[in-house]
Order: sequence, then structure tokens, then C-alpha cells
Amino acid sequence: MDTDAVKVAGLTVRRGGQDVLTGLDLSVPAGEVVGLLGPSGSGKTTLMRAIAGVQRISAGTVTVLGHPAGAAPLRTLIGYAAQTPSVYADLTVRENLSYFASVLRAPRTDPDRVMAEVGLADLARRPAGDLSGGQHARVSLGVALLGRPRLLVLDEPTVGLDPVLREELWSLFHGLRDRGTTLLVSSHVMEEAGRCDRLVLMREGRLVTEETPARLRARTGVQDLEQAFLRIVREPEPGHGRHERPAPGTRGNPAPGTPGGGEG
Ligand SMILES: Nc1ncnc2c1ncn2[C@@H]1O[C@H](COP(=O)(O)OP(=O)(O)OP(=O)(O)O)[C@@H](O)[C@H]1O
Repeated sequence: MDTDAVKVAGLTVRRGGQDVLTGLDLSVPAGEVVGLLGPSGSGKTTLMRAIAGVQRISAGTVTVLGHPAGAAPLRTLIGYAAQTPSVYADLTVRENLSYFASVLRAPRTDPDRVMAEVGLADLARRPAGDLSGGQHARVSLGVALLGRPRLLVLDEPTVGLDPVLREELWSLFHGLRDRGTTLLVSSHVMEEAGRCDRLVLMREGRLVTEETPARLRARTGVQDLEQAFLRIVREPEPGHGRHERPAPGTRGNPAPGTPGGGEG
């Protein structure tokens, strides 16, 4: 059996007439929480869209759970929560989840299960259009959890959440991982990097480094992961860093909470 949930090889994506991913190679081992980190505009959302099968690609291959990205069998095997929640504003939280559960043929009890998991039980009867940004994002996350997919691709799932809820969601992610789910989670918040089993740092459409937090700390001799990343971006080891240019100034320092991402 393949031990990689996702294999990306030579992936190039053009958006708006420019290459936003350039010859990217990546493996996501099954059963791990992999954090996708990088400054705003580095290509995290585009990579996640390619893995979810909703991004047109120019070159390369994306293989997900043994299938080409976007293949029909993946519909129930992947849960993808985009940055822009795609829920119906005029339906309540429960109605949204019940609708998507029926589309996915998920168990009828799933909407209640996921509402409890993402902290939405008290808002079950609230129309989605009346929710805050963070609550909206949780409905999107709930939809991704329906049917217990084997791979979760979550684009900034904790953005705009208070620290208590953020902590709860990370416990949920670790619990899912412990039961065999693979998670690819993007974040701007370096503090979240330490909660991941493996880190992937992107910059300007390329993969800068890919390793465990412990190895990254050991390799750089720096405990703080944000500082460790900056060190790698500025002083790549020969043959390790795949980027070609050193970081200009502070651009290697992701801005916490910066909104971003786009469709297309
Ligand atoms: N619809 C689009 N059309 C053209 N270019 C786009 C589109 N969406 C994104 N881009 C560009 O693609 C590049 C990568 O964007 P992407 O959203 O993947 O980055 P990101 O790392 O997810 O950023 P953020 O952290 O701000 O969400 C950026 O330069 C962005 O301007």
C-alpha cells in the first residue's frame, strides 16, 4: 500500500497569466498532520485547490489516495474546506449540513456529529447568512468532515477564531489523525506550526523546505519555528533549499491573520 496520501510531481499552475506554482514536488505521508505555511500569495491555496481537483494545472501530476486529483472516487474520500465558504446563506447551519450530507450520502447522524465537533451545536438553527466569518468557516469545516473522509484539505481553518476554539479544533485534528485521517492544513500563524507532524514551507510558488518541527529546530539550532524558517529562507543549505533567491528583508515573515487567497 502507498504510504503517501498525496504525491505532487513537477506541478506548474498559471493564474492570471503568471506561473504561481513552478515545478513543485511534494509528498504528504498518510496519517500525518502536515502544515502548509508561507507568506500571503506564496501559492498555498493554489496548491490545495490542485490537490482538491478544482484547479486547472499547466504541467505535472497530482495523485491523491492513488487517484488523479479530481477523479470521481475522490469525491467522498477528500474533505476540502476552502477559504471562501461555499454554503447557502438562506439555509440554517443544520440544513446546510443535512443538504451536503445527502449529496455525499453520508450517514444521517453526521450533521449532528460534525456540529458538535466544530462547536456549532448552539447555532444549528441560525441561517448561514447571519453567521460571523469564523462561524462561517466552521460550517465549511463541518461540511469537509461529513462522511469521515480519509484526507482533509483545510485552507486556514482557524483564521479568525478565538484561542479556545482554535485549541479545540487542533485537538479535533489530532484526534482525526490518531484515527488514521491525513490532514493538510494551511496557516499564516507560525504558532500553529508546532502542532503539525510535518511542515511544508512555501515561498513564491516553490517549496522551500519540508520536514518535522523537531528536525527543523535541530537543523537550524533555533527553537522558535518562525525564526527557524527565517534562517532557512536566508541561508539555504546546499542541495536542500529548492528556492533560488534569498529572502528580501522581512517578506519571509508571514503576516499573522492577513486575509488573502482567491478563486479562479
Ligand atoms: N483568480 C486568480 N487569478 C489570478 N491570479 C491569482 C488568482 N488567485 C490567486 N492568484 C495569484 O496566485 C498567487 C498565489 O495565490 P494563493 O492564493 O495560492 O496564495 P496563498 O499562499 O494561499 O495566499 P494567502 O495566504 O494570502 O491565502 C498570488 O500571486 C495570487 O495573486
